[in-house]
Amino acid sequence: MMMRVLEDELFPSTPGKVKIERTHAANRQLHRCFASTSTLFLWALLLIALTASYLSFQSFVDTSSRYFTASWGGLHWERQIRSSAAVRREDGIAVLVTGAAGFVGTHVSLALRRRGDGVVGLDNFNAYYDPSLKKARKALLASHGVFVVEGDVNDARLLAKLFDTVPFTHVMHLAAQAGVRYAIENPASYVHSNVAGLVTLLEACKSADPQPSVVWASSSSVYGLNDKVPFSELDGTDRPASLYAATKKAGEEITHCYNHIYGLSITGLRFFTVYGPWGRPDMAYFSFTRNILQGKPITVFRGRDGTDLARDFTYIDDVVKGCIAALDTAEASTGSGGRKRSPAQYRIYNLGNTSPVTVPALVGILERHLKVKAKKNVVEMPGNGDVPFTHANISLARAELGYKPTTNLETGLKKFVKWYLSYYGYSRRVGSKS
Ligand SMILES: O=C(O)[C@H]1O[C@H](OP(=O)(O)OP(=O)(O)OC[C@H]2O[C@@H](n3ccc(=O)[nH]c3=O)[C@H](O)[C@@H]2O)[C@H](O)[C@@H](O)[C@@H]1O
Repeated sequence: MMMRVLEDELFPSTPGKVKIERTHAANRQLHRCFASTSTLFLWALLLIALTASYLSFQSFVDTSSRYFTASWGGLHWERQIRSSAAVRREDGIAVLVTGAAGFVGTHVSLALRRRGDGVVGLDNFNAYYDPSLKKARKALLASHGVFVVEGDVNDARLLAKLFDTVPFTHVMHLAAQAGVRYAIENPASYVHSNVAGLVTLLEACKSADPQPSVVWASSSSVYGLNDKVPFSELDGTDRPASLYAATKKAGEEITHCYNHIYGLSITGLRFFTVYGPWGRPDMAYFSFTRNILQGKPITVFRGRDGTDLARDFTYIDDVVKGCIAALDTAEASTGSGGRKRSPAQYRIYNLGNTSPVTVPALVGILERHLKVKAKKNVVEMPGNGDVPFTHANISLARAELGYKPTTNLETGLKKFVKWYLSYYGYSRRVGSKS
């Protein structure tokens, strides 16, 4: 019905006029139709042009915002890297320290810098524990002229850029997902940092020209369920008790493979429960201190048979000396262009204190230094990766690195407590915040 009305309007039914009028009408219609098609075409063109310019503007905004917000890259950044890597003593070394805003990384970076070596830090500042502590360590390093790049060891482009910018002689690889028990909660983070991140770093090292010598942090936890003490580097390490330990053990095998194929000089250091000022809040001595001061209870684990757990607690300054001795005695890597010219050095050392202390004894020392009694909940060790004891045989490190720990737990914890009280703003009268 509607169509009919429309047709009548367009084609009047008056006889005689019909043909001419129909022709005129058809022409007008054609013209109108043509006009509307070209208008449409123009509109479409305009739309396409607008979309294209919008898209290119967006990509310009994206690129430039990436340029302005990227945490690395640019001339100023490169200048900072080069200045931080500058060696200020004869025969000094230029070291890339991964995990530089971490506990051991900060101390090693400072020690290297103090003696005039070049140091560039790399750290992803993840939130495994309070990132503000990592930022404070970064600020401390900056005040000593050490620049810490914010980035991840899984970022191959960043690593390539760093090696392009500075011919590092050494890499001190300390970036890792630490902590034994957290692997139950977040297993993927261990694979990401300790396996994938390690491989990405080694790929960058093997491709670098010159290849750096690599010193890296393994762990006492690789001894796992071994019960022959003290733990020696010659003992088997194929019974890890946690995924953390398994990823560190995997790291020892992975580094061996890069040593064998590409000629990378490798030194693995098995750290034994390292503690001290600027330490890690997830570790027992640190969290116990926090809880004791806040009047909160602490949980003390005990072995299944009622025995106390024990650790070969090792003071940070001793470990730093071991790390630096490992760097100083590391031979050069022997590869280039993806091939080795000759066999390269491969070493593994225990860096422990070689005098284990039980966890209740650790609590006793803290109580004395803090002058506060702890509220203790003693519970059976949960089956989540812990081992009952650790004890290092350090004769190999002593013979080859001149490693000789000198700080016992009593003295080391005193220094830790002093730092803790001052860092967290406690007044001299322990227990009250200033
Ligand atoms: O030496 C090592 O290889 C490892 O040392 C520490 O691991 P761990 O020795 O377990 O250190 P803590 O987490 O500080 O625990 C020390 C002791 O306190 C005990 N503990 C821990 C936490 C707690 O709430 N209660 C408690 O009794 C643990 O069972 C353990 O016997 C580090 O956390 C690891 O990153 C490192 O690799």
